[in-house]
This record gives sequence, structure tokens and C-alpha cells, in this order.
Amino acid sequence: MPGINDVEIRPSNITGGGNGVFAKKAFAPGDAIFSLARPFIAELDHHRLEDTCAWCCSRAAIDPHERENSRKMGLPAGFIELKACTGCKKIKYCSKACQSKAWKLEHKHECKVLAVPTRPLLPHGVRATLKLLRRLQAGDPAVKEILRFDSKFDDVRKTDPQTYDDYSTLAYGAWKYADEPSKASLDVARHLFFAVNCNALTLSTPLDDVSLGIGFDPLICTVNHSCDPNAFFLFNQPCTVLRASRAVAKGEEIFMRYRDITNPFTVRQAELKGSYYFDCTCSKCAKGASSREDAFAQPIENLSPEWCRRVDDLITKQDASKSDLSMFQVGSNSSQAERRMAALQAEAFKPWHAMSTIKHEFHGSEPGTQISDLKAALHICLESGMWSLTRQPVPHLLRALFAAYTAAGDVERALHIGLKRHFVVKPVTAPQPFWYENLVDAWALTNVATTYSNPRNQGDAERLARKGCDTRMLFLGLLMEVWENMPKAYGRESPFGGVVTRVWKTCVGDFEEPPQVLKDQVRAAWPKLRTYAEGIDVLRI
Ligand SMILES: C[S@@+](CC[C@H](N)C(=O)[O-])C[C@H]1O[C@@H](n2cnc3c(N)ncnc32)[C@H](O)[C@@H]1O
Repeated sequence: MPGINDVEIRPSNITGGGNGVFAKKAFAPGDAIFSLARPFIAELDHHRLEDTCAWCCSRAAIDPHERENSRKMGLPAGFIELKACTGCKKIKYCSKACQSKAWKLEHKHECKVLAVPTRPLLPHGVRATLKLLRRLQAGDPAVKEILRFDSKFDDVRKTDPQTYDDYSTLAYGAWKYADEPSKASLDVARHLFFAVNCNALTLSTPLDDVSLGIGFDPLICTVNHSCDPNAFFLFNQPCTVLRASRAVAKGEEIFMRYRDITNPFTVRQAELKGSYYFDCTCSKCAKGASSREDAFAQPIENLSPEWCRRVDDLITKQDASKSDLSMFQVGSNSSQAERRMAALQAEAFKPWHAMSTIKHEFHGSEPGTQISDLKAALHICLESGMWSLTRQPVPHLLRALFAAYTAAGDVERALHIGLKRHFVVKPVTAPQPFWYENLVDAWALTNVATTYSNPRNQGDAERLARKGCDTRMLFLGLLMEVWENMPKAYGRESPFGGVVTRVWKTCVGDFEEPPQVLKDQVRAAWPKLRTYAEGIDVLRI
């Protein structure tokens, strides 16, 4: 593997080329398989340029209150303040060190292009390609690594002619901005643009769970996808780590997930085809629509007469708008039942679909999620009697509702959705305790639980405790969970790990292991909290 940027790789652990990455030694669950100081390409979304360091991807706290809190919590300096490049005035950095690394490697190649005041911000694919072309022109051999990735020209052209045209135009723009480099033809520019866009990863931050932009790295992006992966990829702003999510034997292929793996078969297939242009042939997809993720709460022929009438109205509307339901097809012996379930699924998945199909490249802001839309979809799933709480899109809807209530400051609703997810949904959909998303979600719930320690909320805390929801014990138990699992996920030295460590030291002390007395208290409180969570009716929240 080539040395790219200031990379810290352990190449002796793996073999890799064009056909995936294989373990050269056995890995235990949670072991780091490799880590890099920064992905080869990390390009921020437009709306993140304002509040995120373009080199290390630390997020700044923009409002003074948030900034003060960050300072108190001991967050890295980059989290606190950003300064714009004095040349282009558009790209921001958290420190001189970041700015100087970025300048040497890439920003000097784009600064003048971005500096034109009348020029709108360029899409991140254009910025990445422009810089890669200039680096190629300057003789940087590492860029050639990207050219070995499949450009997917033909797949994009066949499946999505509009995107093909958009990508071709944007690649041409990047080539022009790079001054038509003599060492790279327009074909090379197109190859780089398509290869990056069709193989990129989404970079996001665990602390506030927002999308930061796209990442591409020849090593990470060589890892193939599986809907039943044995590894996961983490972005530690800007360090990247690939960790084993279960035991990996010597010689075994390493897989991570590119897209959500809790969706039913047809949705997973359509998503991967739509974003990465391939038909997934992983071990789970090989079984077709017969996994836990595909099972409805009852046979689809059992849909009640009342719901059949409602769905038939829906079908009339969907037919009129020529909706494509192919990604929501289900199998059955009755074509009418199949048609109805496809229509119902399409309606239930609508809010999630709208959130997940947004193309970063062409949009300047994140989509807002309407609580009313999420609730309407949840009602369809649960009132029709066809969905369990663990069958998608119910877990997606609960996750989005949790985020929406938290953002709206509706702490009690967020708490109840969070409890249901933690005790009832997640043990089924993501049973691995150190699966990175479990830590992110548990931490978000910790933050909700901690608001009840505020003296202002004492009355609410006491009322909940009388009903069996001890928010103090919930906070402590979740904090212990996140603390104990952190080394097998983000690592305590990561930005996320640093925040958790700070809270751990404040609330528990300088203990590596939770003190026995606390463990006992949490162990005693947990069954009560579980019972409380099981009793929550999410349709009444
Ligand atoms: C980011 S690359 C992965 C590495 C790739 N093998 C390479 O080095 O060029 C993504 C491409 O790998 C292939 N791929 C990855 N996972 C796959 C899977 N589960 N089934 C079929 N093809 C897969 C697809 O062609 C996909 O577009």
C-alpha cells in the first residue's frame, strides 16, 4: 500500500488490491485492523464549510454559548474557533498547523479558483477533482491510485442518465478550473470525478451525528461491502479506523457496510445500486428476502379489510403520480397482497427515503425532518399491524423522531423514544454492544437523561422516577456502557472518546473500571428501566 498524506497504516495486517481487503492475521472483536491519519480525500459539504475545519474536520462551536460549553468540556481547540484562508476567504481551518498541512498538499491547488468573489461555492466532487488534477500535474504519484478504481461510467449512464450528464459536466468544469493540465486529459478528469463520486464514503461526526462531507481513500475504499459485515469504519476527525466487529480469521475477507444494513433485502439492493452501482452479492443478500429484516409482523395476506381499503386509495394516488415502487416489492402467493404491501411500504418509508436519498453534491443544506411526517409513517406501520418495532422503517422513524424531539427541546418525548430504542429496538437490530452507532445513540440518550439532573427539572425527574424511570440511574448506566465500549469503537483518545472521558471523570472519578457499588446500583435499576421502556406506547408519545 502506498504512503499517502501523513498516513499511519499497519499494512502488515492486511493484503489488498483491486478485489477487496483480506486479513493477514486473526482479529478479535473490536481490534483495529488499520488506521489512517486522514483519508486521502476529505471534502466538506457546502453548509459545513462555515463550521468545520477543512483539514481535520473538527466542528466549530459557532454560537458563544456552545463555544463556552466546548471550552468547559475540554474539547479540542479545533472544536472551538475557525479562521478563513485569507486568500479565498471561503475555506476555514482550526489552527495554523491544519492550514499549513492543507496548503502544502491541496489548498494551494484550489485557492485562486475559489477566491473569485462572484463564483458560487463549487460542489465537493469538483473541488476534489480539481485538486487531484493539479496534484497529478505536479507529479504526485499517489493520485494514480484513484485511477485504478472503476469509474462506473457505463453503469451510471445506463441507470441514471441525468446523473451521468451532471457528473460529466462537473468533471469538465474541474478540468477547466485546473487549466486543462497537460499531464491529465479530460478523460482522466472524468475518471477521477466518477471514481471518487461512485466509491466515496460519507464522513460524519459521532458527537452531533451530522454529515460532514465525502471521504475517499484508496485503502479504505478497497474494502468491499457486506450487509453482514465483519468490520466497521470510523471517522475520528480526521483519523480513520477500520475495526473488526466480530472475530476475523486469518485469510478471511474484510467487509464493512456502505449503506444501512438493517433495511429489507429490496431496499438494501436498491440503495447500493443507486449509490454505488452494483448488485450486492453478500452472504445476507444471497439468501434473498428471507432474513429477519424482511419479516413482517404477520403474513401480508392478513392486512385488515379497513387497511386494504385505505391502501387501495393510496395505490390510486401512487398510480396517478407514476411512483416507482420497485424497491418496496415483497414476495407472496397473492399478487394483490404484494401490490398492497409495496404501496404501504413505499408510504411508510417516505420520510426515511427523503432523508437518505438527498444528493449532497447538489444541495446546500440538510433536509429538515417534519415530526408530523415521521409520526404519520409510524402510525401506518404500527396501526396496520404489519410491522414490529424492529422491522424497518420503524427503527429509522424512531431514530429520526428522537433527533427531532431533541432538536426541538422536547426532552420528555425524546427520553421516551430513546428508552424504547435502547431497551427494545437496538438489542434486536444492533446486538453488538460496541457497534459504533450504539455508542452514538447511547450517548445522545445520556445527554437527554442528564437534563433531569438540572434542579429546574427536579419535579419531572421525581414524577418519572415514581413511575419506574429513574433518569439518574439511566444516565449512569448509559455512561458506563459508552465508557466500557469506547476502546473497541472510537477509542478513548478520539474526539468523541475525549468528551466521554471528561464526563466520566467528573461524574465517576479517575477509575478505569466502574466502581463495584455503581455497577450494583445500575444492575439493580436496569430491569425496572427495561420494564418501563417495554410499557411505552410510541404511538401515544
Ligand atoms: C469502493 S469499491 C470496493 C473495492 C473494489 N473491489 C475495488 O477495489 O475497486 C466499490 C465497488 O466494489 C464492488 N463491490 C463492493 N462490495 C460488493 C458486494 N457486496 N457485492 C458485489 N460487488 C461489490 C462494486 O463494484 C462496488 O461498486
